[in-house]
Amino acid sequence: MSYIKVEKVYKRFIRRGQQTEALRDINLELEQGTFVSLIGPSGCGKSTLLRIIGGLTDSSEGIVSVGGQTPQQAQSDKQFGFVPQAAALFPWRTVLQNMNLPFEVNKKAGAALTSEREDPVELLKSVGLGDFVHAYAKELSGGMQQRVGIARAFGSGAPILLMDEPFSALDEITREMLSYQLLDIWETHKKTVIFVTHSLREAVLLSDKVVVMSSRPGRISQVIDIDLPRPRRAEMEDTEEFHHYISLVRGQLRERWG
Ligand SMILES: Nc1ncnc2c1ncn2[C@@H]1O[C@H](COP(=O)(O)OP(=O)(O)OP(=O)(O)O)[C@@H](O)[C@H]1O
Repeated sequence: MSYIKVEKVYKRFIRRGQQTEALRDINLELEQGTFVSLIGPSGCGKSTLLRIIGGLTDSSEGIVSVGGQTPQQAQSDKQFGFVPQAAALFPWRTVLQNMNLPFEVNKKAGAALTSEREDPVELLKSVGLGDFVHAYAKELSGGMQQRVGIARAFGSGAPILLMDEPFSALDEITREMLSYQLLDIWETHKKTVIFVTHSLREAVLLSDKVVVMSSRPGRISQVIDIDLPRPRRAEMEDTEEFHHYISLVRGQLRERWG
């Protein structure tokens, strides 16, 4: 059985008497430990689908199951780590203190601490921040802050990470570097990741599966398996195979633009 299963999901928003159909008949099955990207034109419902899977928004119709639980159950069971567009760090806390924050909050709330807790310093080293463990978050660049957010999510003990355009606010060079650091940390931890992006390159480079969505109402137009070998390295971006997948995803997106 699939780890995450989305069946016949529809989402309609009603605002000021106006209905928006954001998602129509979404069906998706994801295996545990895979990296999956959602790509599609602006407004096609990528974030909405991510939020439904993560139990932050209810669907209007349909069923979502996460390891046999509803998304809300899975959320209260701490199955999800979220990585938003900008890392939510406290600027006056050090990097290490920010890494520890979710555990402090859970402890205060009396929640059971996960036994899977990983060494935050090692995680920071794996994203190239070994020298910044005791720096204040406000002293870091945007890209460095995002790296803390990613390391924190990987260290959270949550088996599923939901990433909503985590690189969108960063410059091209930083994005490129970060995508390799994300690959490295993912290849070590093999968590299930659902990654929303507008970047064909990131989708193909990072993913086992690329879910291509069409514009509103958002539907899944194709799910493309990316059969590129792992671990993936920078040289792979120059290969014919890599370009083949980029063209495949691009072609699918263009077809849907009409
Ligand atoms: N809370 C809400 N209330 C009303 N409409 C909403 C709400 N959230 C999203 N929508 C609408 O649902 C549609 C899908 O939005 P969503 O943010 O999921 O798209 P997206 O593909 O993630 O877009 P982008 O790539 O621009 O971030 C859009 O038309 C959006 O305006």
